Amino acid sequence: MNVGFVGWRGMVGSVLMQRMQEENDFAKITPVFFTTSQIGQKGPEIGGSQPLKDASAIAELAKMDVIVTCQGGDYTKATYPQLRESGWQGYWIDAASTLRMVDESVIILDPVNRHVIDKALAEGTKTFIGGNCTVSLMLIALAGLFEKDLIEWVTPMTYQAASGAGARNMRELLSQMGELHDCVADELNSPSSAILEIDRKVAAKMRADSFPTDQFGVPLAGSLIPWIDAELPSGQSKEEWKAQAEANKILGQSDAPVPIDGLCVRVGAMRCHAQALTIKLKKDLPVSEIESILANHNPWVKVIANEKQLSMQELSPTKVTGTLNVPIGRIRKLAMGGEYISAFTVGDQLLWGAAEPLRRMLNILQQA
Ligand SMILES: NC(=O)C1=CN([C@@H]2O[C@H](COP(=O)(O)OP(=O)(O)OC[C@H]3O[C@@H](n4cnc5c(N)ncnc54)[C@H](OP(=O)(O)O)[C@@H]3O)[C@@H](O)[C@H]2O)C=CC1
Ligand SMILES: N[C@@H](CC(=O)OP(=O)(O)O)C(=O)O
Repeated sequence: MNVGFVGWRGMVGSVLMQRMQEENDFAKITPVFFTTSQIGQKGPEIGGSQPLKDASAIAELAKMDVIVTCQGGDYTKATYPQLRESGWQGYWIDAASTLRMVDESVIILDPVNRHVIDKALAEGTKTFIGGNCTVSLMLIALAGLFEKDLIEWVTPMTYQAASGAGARNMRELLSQMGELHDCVADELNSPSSAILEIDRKVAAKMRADSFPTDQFGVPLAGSLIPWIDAELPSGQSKEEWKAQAEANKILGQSDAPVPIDGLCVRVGAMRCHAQALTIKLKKDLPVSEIESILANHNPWVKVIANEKQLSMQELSPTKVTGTLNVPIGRIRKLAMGGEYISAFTVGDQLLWGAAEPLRRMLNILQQA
């Protein structure tokens, strides 16, 4: 199987390459590496260091059985229609959001929707798109309850990491943190210095024109940003709109969608998104039964008992980062009634949130 990779050296693409090497996936395919900016330069060793091909050369792309792209939405918009119009019948696997909601595509998250993927493959679907990170991570965590049709609605309130905005944003967050520390380094060395003076200096630094905010537009370190992605006429951010639209498409139930809506907020985490969920169940189930339904769905979801120490240790971006684990905890009945529960979940937005569903789709194609 000739597999063309586009966007392999970006942040999402690098995580994909790393996971494919860990799982020895390259042994099963013939990889061909493309670039938008380094045509003819030496490609990665995994591809035999062959010269990189032009990612806009439709004739070269059309030689591939499968194209996997992590290059981004602009590339997809510019390339995919031309490639299909040229008569190419290969499989397109993409991390970008551009094609998620078109009829000819399936949003891939196989631990949750393998049945949707298999049906689509049998019907000749050739376009498979990774979901939004927040949505995919919520579904890995809640899949047991969705599978048993126990959810009436969900409100996810998110705490999203800097990596979701890109590599430059991660760097900017760290630069902001560094500047804040530097401006009070002397006071921090002296235990007797007044905390309100430290706080005043930090606030002044964050508000200064010189504070680095080119990527986020406003300070994130020591602060937060209650808006992610574009504004929609509904008053939602586009990130908020994706929750219901994408989750129901993933679950194959867009005709009778489960309402899913909440606020998306950027916080100073590096690459793990967290979400506080309010869920209305269709039945008043005991917490122990809810926990066991969640825990038994897939190997990656980990139910954390609703205890202080465990919650602090396990439901933490610091603990989860770089792993495929998706812990969910803080599960308890809310004061509103027996059908209302809270939950808190954390997941690495570059793994299950971006690269892993693409890697697994490539494997599904090899088995088909
Ligand atoms: N970031 C995220 O959390 C998620 C992103 N996505 C999707 O994936 C797309 C790509 O995101 P992301 O990986 O963050 O984008 P990056 O900006 O990290 O990489 C995109 C491309 O930029 C080019 N590039 C230019 N300079 C460099 C450099 N110094 N190092 C590496 N690459 C460079 C590369 O293309 P070339 O080799 O052709 O020059 C690379 O493939 C997004 O646009 C989005 O559609 C999806 C889910 C989550
Ligand atoms: N918007 C997400 C990251 C992302 O790339 O999402 P999407 O794949 O839906 O564009 C975030 O900022 O955290």
